[in-house]
Amino acid sequence: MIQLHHVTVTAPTKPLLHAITVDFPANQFICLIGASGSGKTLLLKHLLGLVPETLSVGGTVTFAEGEDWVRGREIGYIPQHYQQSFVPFLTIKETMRDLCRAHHVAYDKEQTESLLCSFRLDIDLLDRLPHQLSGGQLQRMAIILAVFLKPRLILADELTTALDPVATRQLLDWLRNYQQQTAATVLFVTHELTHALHYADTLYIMKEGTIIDAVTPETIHASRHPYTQALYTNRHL
Ligand SMILES: Nc1ncnc2c1ncn2[C@@H]1O[C@H](COP(=O)(O)OP(=O)(O)OP(=O)(O)O)[C@@H](O)[C@H]1O
Repeated sequence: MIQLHHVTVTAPTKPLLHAITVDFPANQFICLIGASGSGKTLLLKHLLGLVPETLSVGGTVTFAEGEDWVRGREIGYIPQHYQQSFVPFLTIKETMRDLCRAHHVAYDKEQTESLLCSFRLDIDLLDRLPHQLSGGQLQRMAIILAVFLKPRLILADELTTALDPVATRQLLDWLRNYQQQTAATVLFVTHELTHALHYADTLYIMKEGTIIDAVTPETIHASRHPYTQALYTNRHL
């Protein structure tokens, strides 16, 4: 379980995240959904320890009792702009080996190749620079980069904004499958309620810097929160 207690992020002139207290269950596919600017990315960045120094943070985050989870090892991150996962002058394999060195783990060639295979990516791509991959290949490689050290928590930010419906379906199916096989926890940020309803175990609804509701695909229709009701009613628009 990931516990947030009174988490705040504040800009010099205004609060951005307001005293968020929530327990995210472990081993679930969790969707974080909300309007643009509601604080979804900022919440992920706080979990990653990546909130910029110009903002002040408060409250506590406990990943698992008595454990210290580290970004890159226990926490994998697929950023909204997935190109940010790569170093332009390093091949994909060099980036992976650097990550292994940084976290004192051995590079697992077999596991990496099996991940590429599960995405139907050619193994030769590992020896290329990021700009020598197509956008779609690079996006799938960003997912591999986020999971290849077997993190317990995977944070995925707006993974499918640039994808057509078929590619979106394949990618989300892959991530859902991976989550179930590894029993990792996935925190998936999306605007798309239909995706959340199809894939999530639990949905957390964000509005204006806080989590205002928690529902499941089965219970959302009965939510008493007006914002959740409006999201649900307008889901096909
Ligand atoms: N470094 C920053 N300095 C000041 N304000 C920031 C900073 N980063 C984010 N914000 C503000 O915090 C609020 C939440 O931003 P955030 O990026 O988390 O929204 P979001 O829900 O992910 O939106 P979107 O769906 O459009 O990506 C916004 O009002 C944004 O302008």
